[in-house]
Amino acid sequence: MITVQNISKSFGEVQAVKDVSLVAEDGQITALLGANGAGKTTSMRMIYALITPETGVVTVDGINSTENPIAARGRMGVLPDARGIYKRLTARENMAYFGRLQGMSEADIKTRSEELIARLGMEKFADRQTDGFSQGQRVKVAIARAIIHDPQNILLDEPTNGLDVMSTRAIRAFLRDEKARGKCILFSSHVMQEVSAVCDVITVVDAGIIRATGTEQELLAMTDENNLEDAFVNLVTQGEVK
Ligand SMILES: Nc1ncnc2c1ncn2[C@@H]1O[C@H](COP(=O)(O)OP(=O)(O)OP(=O)(O)O)[C@@H](O)[C@H]1O
Repeated sequence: MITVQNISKSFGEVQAVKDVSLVAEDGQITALLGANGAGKTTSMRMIYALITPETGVVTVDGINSTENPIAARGRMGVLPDARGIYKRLTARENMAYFGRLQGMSEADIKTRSEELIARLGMEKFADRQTDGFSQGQRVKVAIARAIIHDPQNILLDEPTNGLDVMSTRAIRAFLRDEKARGKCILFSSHVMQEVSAVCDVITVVDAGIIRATGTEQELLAMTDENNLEDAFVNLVTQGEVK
C-alpha cells in the first residue's frame, strides 16, 4: 500500500507538483491520470524515491521513503518512463541481473524468470540480445525485470505508451492478475481508454494539482458527464474561461 501526503516539487519557476495526495490500496489498480506536463512523471519519481519531495511524505507499506529509501525501494517494482534495458544482454539476463541486485538466489531467479516469461508471453525472444527489440518487447522485458523480486507494490509510468493492441492487452491482463494476487498497482497515464479499462480508482492531476479522485462512476457523477474523457476535460477546465 502506498500513501502520498502533500508532496510538492518545483524546477526553477515551474511548480511541477503541488500538494499531491493519494492512496493506492493493495488489491487495486490506481491511476494517476493527467495530460502532458501535468506532473505525473515528477509525482511518480517522488513516490519511487528517485527524487526527494520538497514537502510531504510518501510511505510504502508503512515505510517512510524519504527516511528509509532503500527499504521502501525494496518493496517496489518500478517501470520508469525511461525504460533503459541493457542492449548487450538477453531478456533473461536483464531479469537475472536485477534479481541479483535484489539479493535473490540463482534458483529463485530461474524459477521466477520462467514464470514471468510465460505470463508475459516472452518465450520467443527471452534468449535473444535485446538490441533491436520492438517497443512492445522492450516494455515486457522492463516490466519483468522490475518485478523479478515479486514486490508488493508495482509502479508503472505510462506502461502501454506506443504499444499495439495485442501488447497492450497482454499487459492489462498481467496487471489484472497481479491485482488478483493482492498487489498494489499504481500507474500513470494520459490515455482515458487505458485507465477506464483497468483502473479501480482514478486520481486526476492537472498543472501539478489533484483535481479529483474516485472510481470512474464517481468521476462521471461528480461532473454529470457520461464518459471519462468528457469528465476529465470538465475537471481540468473547471475555473477556466471556456
Ligand atoms: N528535470 C526537470 N527540469 C525542469 N522542468 C521539469 C523537469 N521535470 C519536469 N519538469 C517540468 O515539470 C512539469 C511536469 O512534468 P512531468 O514530466 O511531471 O509531466 P507529465 O505529466 O509526466 O507529462 P508527460 O505526459 O508529457 O510525460 C512540466 O512543466 C515539465 O516541463
